[in-house]
Amino acid sequence: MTTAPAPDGEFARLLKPFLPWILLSAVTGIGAGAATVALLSTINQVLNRQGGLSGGLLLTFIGLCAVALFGRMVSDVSTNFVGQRVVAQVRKSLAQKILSAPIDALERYRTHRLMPVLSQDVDMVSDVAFALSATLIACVTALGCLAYLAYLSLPLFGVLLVALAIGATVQAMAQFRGVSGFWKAREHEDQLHKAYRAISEGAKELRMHRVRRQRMFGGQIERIVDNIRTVNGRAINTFVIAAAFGSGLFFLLIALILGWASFRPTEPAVLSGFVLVLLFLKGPMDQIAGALPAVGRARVAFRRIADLSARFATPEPHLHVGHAGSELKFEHEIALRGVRYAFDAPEGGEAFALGPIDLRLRRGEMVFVVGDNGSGKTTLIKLLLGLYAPHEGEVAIDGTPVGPERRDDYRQLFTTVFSDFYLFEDLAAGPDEEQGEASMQVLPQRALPYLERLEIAHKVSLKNGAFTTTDLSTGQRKRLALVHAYLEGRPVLVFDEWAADQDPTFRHLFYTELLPELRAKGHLLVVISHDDRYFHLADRIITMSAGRIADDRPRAHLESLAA
Ligand SMILES: Nc1ncnc2c1ncn2[C@@H]1O[C@H](COP(=O)(O)OP(=O)(O)OP(=O)(O)O)[C@@H](O)[C@H]1O
Repeated sequence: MTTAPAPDGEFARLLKPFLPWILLSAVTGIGAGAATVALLSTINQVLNRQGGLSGGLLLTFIGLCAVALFGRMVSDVSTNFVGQRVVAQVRKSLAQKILSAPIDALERYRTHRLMPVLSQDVDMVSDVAFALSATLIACVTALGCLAYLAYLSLPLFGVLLVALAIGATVQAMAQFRGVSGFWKAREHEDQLHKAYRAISEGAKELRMHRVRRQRMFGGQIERIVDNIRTVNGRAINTFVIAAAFGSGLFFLLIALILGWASFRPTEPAVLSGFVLVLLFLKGPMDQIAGALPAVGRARVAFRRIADLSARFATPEPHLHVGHAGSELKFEHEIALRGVRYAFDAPEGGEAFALGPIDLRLRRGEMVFVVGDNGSGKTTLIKLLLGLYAPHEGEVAIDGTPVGPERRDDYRQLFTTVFSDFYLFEDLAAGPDEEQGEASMQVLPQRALPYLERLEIAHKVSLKNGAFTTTDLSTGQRKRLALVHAYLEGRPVLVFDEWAADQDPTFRHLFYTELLPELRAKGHLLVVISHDDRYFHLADRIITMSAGRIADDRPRAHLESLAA
């Protein structure tokens, strides 16, 4: 079983700003519970007196009813107020943490683990938050009932206490077993999400491969789902059995008390009070017992949230989600000096280490990065982009090292199209961002020439600052990503195998016209490529091998080789 940090501290920190509301909820909840107990006592009085419910008792009854109902309503509303805000805060804080987490930390925490925490676990906490006030009122009512019973008869209350101690021990054991079951089930749910991703993203491959499809369903999904069913079923049954035991104990208790009355003379008011209150008490007790599985699940969910929070507790320094402006300019050169970076070793394998890398890239240069698969091209690019912080050495711009405080500003100099790029539908406005609305209106005209040039103007246009569709072929989607790059107009453009999905004509256009045009405008172009037919067009070719620069050749050298 994976251990996670205790969520209590995190929970207390979240609740602190809502202390007045929590107090209001508690006070009104306690008021409602106390009024309910007082109502019971009034009913017991009425049962044991002549004249029934009349006069002062009637007024008391009405007053207590009003306090019980109003108290409950205020308590529910306050809990809901706090619950919804705490859940909203958890959602915002998680999103903010993910937005500012170091990229390598995010890469280590797999998506199939991230999504269930963000959706399922947060929803679970949200559900329980609303049930809290009802449970609180049930607890107060139960305590009030006990106090009233103690007041009625101490010896009978002693018998009740023994029964309660037995019931509480059984509940505590059930809680322990149940929660560890829920924890185990939750771990299986991560695997289920992974399998769900495989069947949605690998749908085509699975359709084409019967054995894999059967293995995916029978060997994975069925097995995981059955595991979850068994583990969850057992955990819930534990609670159900404990609750049934509790109910049985109640009836046994009533029988004991009635039996007690036949051996020892007991006042009718005491006897009727005990039976009445015990029968009533079963309701709140059942409510508390019924809430325990949900509380158990919420505790597991909250632990997962706290675990995710703790993993991303160290944000990238100086990364402000709300901060937009950047003063950093790129005039001449970006340099990597003695840069080293190493991944954690995969299970049973060797860690990949990059470096030491010494590299200088100049404005107006078109640099191709080539090399075998797994030689470290993408890792090098991520270091160049400031997505990974070097473990050793430094990245410098125009002679000034890029420290953590400037890394995010530095990244704003680049536009990238990764091989596994994500295509946003909306456009982040370009250099004329300050013009706001006005720039949004000219955006379609600005984009049109690029869309036409990239031969997708008949498919897609710009409306309200977003592309009208992204349902395009892979090659067309990459062209759309290039339109983003054009419109952003940043000084450095990085393409990771951009042309790999393009048809030969367009690939030719990319290497022979689009890239040279961008270079002519003064951009620095860094192009990861396996297209050796076009290598001669580069100003420089950097060849990566086993995490090192094996070769760094300028164009003159390449031309002399070709000659
Ligand atoms: N997140 C990661 N965690 C651990 N190892 C990684 C991670 N990303 C990449 N690696 C390892 O680093 C090595 C270099 O990967 P990289 O993606 O830089 O290669 P590449 O030259 O771009 O390959 P390709 O041409 O196939 O795209 C690989 O051996 C890979 O296993």
